Amino acid sequence: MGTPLRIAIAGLGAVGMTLARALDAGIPGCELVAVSARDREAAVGRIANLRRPVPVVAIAELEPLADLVVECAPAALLPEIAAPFLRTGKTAVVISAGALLFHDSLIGLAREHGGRIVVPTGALLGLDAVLAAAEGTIHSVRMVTRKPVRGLVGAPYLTENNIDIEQIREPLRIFEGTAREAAAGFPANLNVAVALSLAGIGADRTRLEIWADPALERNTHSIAVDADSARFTMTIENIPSENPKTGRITALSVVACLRKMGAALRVGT
Ligand SMILES: NC(=O)C1=CN([C@@H]2O[C@H](COP(=O)(O)OP(=O)(O)OC[C@H]3O[C@@H](n4cnc5c(N)ncnc54)[C@H](O)[C@@H]3O)[C@@H](O)[C@H]2O)C=CC1
Ligand SMILES: O=C([O-])CC(=O)C(=O)O
Repeated sequence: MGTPLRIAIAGLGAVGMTLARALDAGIPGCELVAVSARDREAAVGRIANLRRPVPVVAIAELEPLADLVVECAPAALLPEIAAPFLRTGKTAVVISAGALLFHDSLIGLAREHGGRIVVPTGALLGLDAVLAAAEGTIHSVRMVTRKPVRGLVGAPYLTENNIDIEQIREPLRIFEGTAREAAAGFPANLNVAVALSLAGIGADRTRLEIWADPALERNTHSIAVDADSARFTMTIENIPSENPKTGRITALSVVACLRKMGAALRVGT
């Protein structure tokens, strides 16, 4: 084994903390070296139980310490977190994928300096098949997202359009449009639509419906792809993590992504 990849985590919430614990328990080829959090004191307390506690530093101080940063913070912080790593030819693993639509200059920055942006499958599924189909011709990609009310309240689209979902008794379709339109109106929810767009036919051609469903316990995403190589449909029902807007599988997807980076056997596209 060579020198382990030095990993920094930006954002120590539902995803970041699960990842920190997994790295502390051991992911071959990876070593957690630093974290960043809004409330430094609280973060020091949260990581005190790790076998090997690491420094809690400001976002700007992460890059000199690490080879790779995992962004698991509020979407608005994406450029601040990723740019220093990309500018130095390093890797940024991005889970606030929706923010890439508004900051696509980060992709140019990575290209210019030999850096890499990695978007894990996150709360979604099947991006391997979508990527493969995109090597041929994809005719259409449609996604239907259904969420419990608590996973959607506070979304800017609902506030701006005076849509009150807290009292609904039946499932209500609250959005129909493109992934790009959804990313602006549902920034904390629609990372999955943008990840799907990036794998497939882009944010202007990927169609999306969002439903608020008071009877639902799980964030549910159903995807239908029609391509010249295959037609496929897939559905995932995500169990919420400690953050009701974020499925548990999101952090596990990042763990799997880091494990794959150092693996002798890599399965999936
Ligand atoms: N790609 C995907 O499939 C998915 C992506 N996400 C996205 O992942 C991101 C993280 O999700 P969660 O862990 O559930 O969020 P969270 O709200 O639990 O955690 C975010 C953390 O960032 C920290 N933070 C805020 N300001 C900061 C600053 N200035 N410096 C450092 N840290 C700061 C907060 O203290 C908080 O602990 C969100 O943007 C979310 O929308 C969530 C679910 C699925
Ligand atoms: O399903 C989830 O866990 C989260 C989600 O929709 C997103 O962030 O796009």
